[in-house]
Amino acid sequence: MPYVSAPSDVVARHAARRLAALATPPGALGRLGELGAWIASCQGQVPPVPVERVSLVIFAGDHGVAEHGVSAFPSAVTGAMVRTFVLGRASVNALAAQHDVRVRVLDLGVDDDFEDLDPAVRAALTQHKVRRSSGAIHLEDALTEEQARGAMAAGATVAREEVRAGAQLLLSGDMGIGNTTPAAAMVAAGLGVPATEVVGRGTGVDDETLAHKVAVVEAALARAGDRAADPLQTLCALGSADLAATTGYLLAAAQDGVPVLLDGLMSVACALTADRFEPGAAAWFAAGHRSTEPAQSLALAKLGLEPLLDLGMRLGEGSGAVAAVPLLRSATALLRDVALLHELGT
Ligand SMILES: Cc1cc2ncn([C@H]3O[C@H](COP(=O)(O)O)[C@@H](O)[C@H]3O)c2cc1C
Ligand SMILES: O=C(O)c1cccnc1
Repeated sequence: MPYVSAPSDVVARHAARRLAALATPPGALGRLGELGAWIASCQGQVPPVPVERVSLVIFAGDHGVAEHGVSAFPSAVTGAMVRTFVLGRASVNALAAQHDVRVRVLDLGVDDDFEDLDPAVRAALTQHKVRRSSGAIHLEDALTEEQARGAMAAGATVAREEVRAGAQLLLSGDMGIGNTTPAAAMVAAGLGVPATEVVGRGTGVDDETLAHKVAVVEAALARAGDRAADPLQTLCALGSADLAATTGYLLAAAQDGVPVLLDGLMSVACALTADRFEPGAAAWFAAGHRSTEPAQSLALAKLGLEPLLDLGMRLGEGSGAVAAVPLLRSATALLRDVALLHELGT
């Protein structure tokens, strides 16, 4: 796979100089100042251009583990929510409409054939479908190597299509009942930490289900063994079609030098995995929000990313990333439009 180069150092220094020269006390814009400098360095230009065109891709899929008591909801909700995204009625649609973010939803592995949908809508939704549901990771591999590579390639294709269509910033979102289990396992594999540290309550499981979820992730990690040391084998053994596609999407963005705002656990678990494939990929990522899932915080810390928002959200869908888009636009406007101190004539 191609090598990931870091955002331009020269431009980053130029951006830092402009930030320091703005008509504000030094550092007074705090994280917004740093964020503006980051977007400028990703764009390779100072001042940065306004981030008008933003695309969110929601990768949907079901998970075999969901049939084994790890979620508060049944798998049928995945397909129902996919239909809700298509209708524009999910939480993330409301946020995206508010903030002018384009939403695209793709079925990589939903256990549903969507035969009731309009044929053109169904064809677009399922064009990259890898399989119906992914393997129950504590009992079997989620994917074959061919399926994992195919899903990653599909994610990369989609990222490049969005950029070719004009996207200046990419967001990733997820939908799939049970997906916090494989995502937590992917983080455990990436960080080399035990299941007890990564497992959270997902949709809101009770104490008993939480303990069972820990045991499921422990069994999955034990089954994967040394394969967890390799990112592709991590996706095969512990991931899913939708999470492999998300990883490919984020990796392609980093390879092509396109900035990304990350969402919650699934988005960040895939960002961690992308950075394992290509160390340094995370330089192209900013963290939209802190989820309540412990694995998300652990992975963000490993990647050196500090979330912009901390609202106690634990929804997924890309909602935390979309909620942070106005901050990124504000940061860009500040570094672009504020006068320089020397222009004040004092
Ligand atoms: C109605 C509904 C809408 C959602 N939107 C995102 N998720 C989120 O919750 C699920 C992950 O949690 P767990 O691993 O506990 O199943 C995923 O579908 C994720 O996208 C939802 C979940 C539900 C129930
Ligand atoms: O971190 C997330 O995005 C998340 C947490 C719980 C359930 N669904 C998503």
